[in-house]
Amino acid sequence: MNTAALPPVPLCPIPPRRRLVPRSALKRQMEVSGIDSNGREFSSASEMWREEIGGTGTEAAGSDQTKLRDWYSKGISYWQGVEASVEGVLGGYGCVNDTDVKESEAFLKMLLPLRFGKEKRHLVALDCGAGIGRVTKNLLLRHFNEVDLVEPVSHFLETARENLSPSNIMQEEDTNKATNFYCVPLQDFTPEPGRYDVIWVQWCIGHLPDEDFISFFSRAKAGLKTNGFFILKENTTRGGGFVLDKDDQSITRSDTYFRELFERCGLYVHSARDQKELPKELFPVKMYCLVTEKPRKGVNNARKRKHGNRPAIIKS
Ligand SMILES: C[S@@+](CC[C@H](N)C(=O)[O-])C[C@H]1O[C@@H](n2cnc3c(N)ncnc32)[C@H](O)[C@@H]1O
Repeated sequence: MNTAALPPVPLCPIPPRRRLVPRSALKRQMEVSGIDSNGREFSSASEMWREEIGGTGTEAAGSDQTKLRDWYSKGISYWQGVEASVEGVLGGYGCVNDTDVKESEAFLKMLLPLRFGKEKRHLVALDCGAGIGRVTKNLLLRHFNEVDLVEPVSHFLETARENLSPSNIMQEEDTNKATNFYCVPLQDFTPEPGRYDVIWVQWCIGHLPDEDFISFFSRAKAGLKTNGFFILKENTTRGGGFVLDKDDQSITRSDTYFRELFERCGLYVHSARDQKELPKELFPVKMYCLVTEKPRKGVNNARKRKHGNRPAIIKS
């Protein structure tokens, strides 16, 4: 992609890790467990977490609180320097907004009737790491009566508040609205019990080390209504390894890494899809629908039979 043609905004973790990781190191990525954006290799995620936060990444007690605070404050400082625009939150790849929204919508439309039936009901969503409210505005408000946003960077959240004010949105239904705006990072946020049908987590969970990832999802489960679910939409690495971005302090995990963490959260993958039509230089993006109860055998089979003409799309 010709980045010279793009506005000179600071880059977010979506594309530039490819740019920052030396080509030779990227080739070796398949052979090692992980790599950082300076090309440094790690034999395991534990080795990387020990260095970054002083613990293994999965035991809260094992982490060095000063290092953990540093980890988070570097991430927040990075985003504080980014323009509050679609181009800014998408790292200069504002061009992926439409396809991102289109694929998310198709996934959501498949899931809503499956989980809640076809009867009309009052739907509430939570947009996590919401940035300027891009996902809320373009997707969630079209399907949910209420959307709450949680975002730690105040200039993003203030822009979201403006973007989502009734005079600035055209909704399917006039009654749909952004209700609460929480200026809190996910590691410190606990959703109101039983409020949400869907908790949407997109392009932000890489800022949470494993221990806080597990603790966030474990707390957030109580925020779901019966049959409620999480959507996690994230970059994934191509090989089995992880990539640590030293610029914004975030980690891109592999599909296997994610699935191990879901298990530790007591969450099940109801279904998953790959985002299509992204520029080739970007990390592959996956959407996971995560549920708190073990999916019953046969439910997914029935769905596969129904969509037998395109079996590659739904992976569970
Ligand atoms: C790539 S942007 C994505 C924004 C939005 N989800 C979207 O798709 O348009 C990453 C977002 O994660 C937020 N973020 C950074 N650290 C976070 C944390 N610890 N908890 C929650 N969000 C965080 C950033 O402020 C930023 O808004």
